[in-house]
Amino acid sequence: MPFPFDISATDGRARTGLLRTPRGDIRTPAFMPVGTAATVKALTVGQVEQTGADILLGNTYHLMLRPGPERMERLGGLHRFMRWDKPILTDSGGFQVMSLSGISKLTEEAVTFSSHVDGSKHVLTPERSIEIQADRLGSDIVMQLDECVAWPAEESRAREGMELSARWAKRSKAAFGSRDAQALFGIQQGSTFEHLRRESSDRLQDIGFDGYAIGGLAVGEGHAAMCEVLDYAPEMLPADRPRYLMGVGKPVDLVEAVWRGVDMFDCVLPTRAGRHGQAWTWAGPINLKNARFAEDEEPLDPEVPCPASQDYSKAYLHHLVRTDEILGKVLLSWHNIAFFQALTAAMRAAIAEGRFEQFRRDFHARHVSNGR
Ligand SMILES: O=c1nc[nH]c2cc3[nH]c(NCCN4CCCCC4)nc3cc12
Repeated sequence: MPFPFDISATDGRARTGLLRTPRGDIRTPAFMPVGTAATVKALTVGQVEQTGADILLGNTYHLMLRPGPERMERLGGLHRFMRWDKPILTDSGGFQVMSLSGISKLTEEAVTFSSHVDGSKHVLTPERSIEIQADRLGSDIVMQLDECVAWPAEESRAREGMELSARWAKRSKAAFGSRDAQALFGIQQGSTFEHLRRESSDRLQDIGFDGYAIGGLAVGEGHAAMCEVLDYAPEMLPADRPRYLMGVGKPVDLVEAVWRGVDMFDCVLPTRAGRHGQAWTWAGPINLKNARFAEDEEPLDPEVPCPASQDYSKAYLHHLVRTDEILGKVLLSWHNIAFFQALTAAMRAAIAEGRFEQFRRDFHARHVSNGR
């Protein structure tokens, strides 16, 4: 039985709902903070929970290298290890192998690679990735192993990657078997070719998954090209199951993707950019390193319920960023995650009240064009 996904309202192509899992409900549209190596960088799980996040993302690639799958299982699994008892979605590792480990080889059977940490050899097959995610880490939502083709791709290369991913989808489903307390998502591929994405979607649906991810995007194609794919890709996937856009993105990416029917997101940007002084606010992105904030005693964004925006001035945050203080990284990571949660909460409310079109217009006027 797949996790119940109750869509409570739609507004155009946008949906808002509840994905119900044994470890808790996920309000959609949902943003998943990235907890790469069993931590959302610079934040405690208590702080992450305070932002309103219902679910975190963990990376199989990083966790299989350190602390390792079997050690993680001996320590009670990822939830117990990091003291996060709400849902966790894990990526399957293939994308990180291609983007992080220098040496890797992709065959029909597996992806083999050398660790970027110590050069040790590792093998990931669809079956091993499922075993690590579902049985060693104990994740609630498991991703199939796939191949994310680099952009731009020749159509023949995009087809090869899409077809390999479809064959690996079948092997992932067979390895996952039928489980009540965990879900398995398939990943749509096909780069920027509509007919390949259609074929990918049809093959995934023939196999049957609890949810469907849109892969192969946020790989350098840019916002406009991504939106062109999202003009058709989400609706090729079943309307009654969650649609998850992997690796996305900036606030404007989330708004435009929700507008086109996407329900779930993950991205390292809020925490990574936060560590480098960038803060997102309702009035647009700003970088606190900028000298103009040196004596600015205004709060960062009074509408965002977090210490950085409620208790401190921009001048203080500017100082912390300029001196590269740890507290600056903590406060801005906290603020950005809180902003992304406030953004998805505002979108859920706008869809529920049938005013998402107005929300989208206001957002562009206030957040995008302003871009101070
Ligand atoms: O096709 C995918 N299959 C499995 N996992 C993925 C993860 C992805 N992450 C991204 N993009 C991440 C972009 N991000 C933006 C902020 C800076 C770091 C990189 N595309 C993805 C596609 C996939």
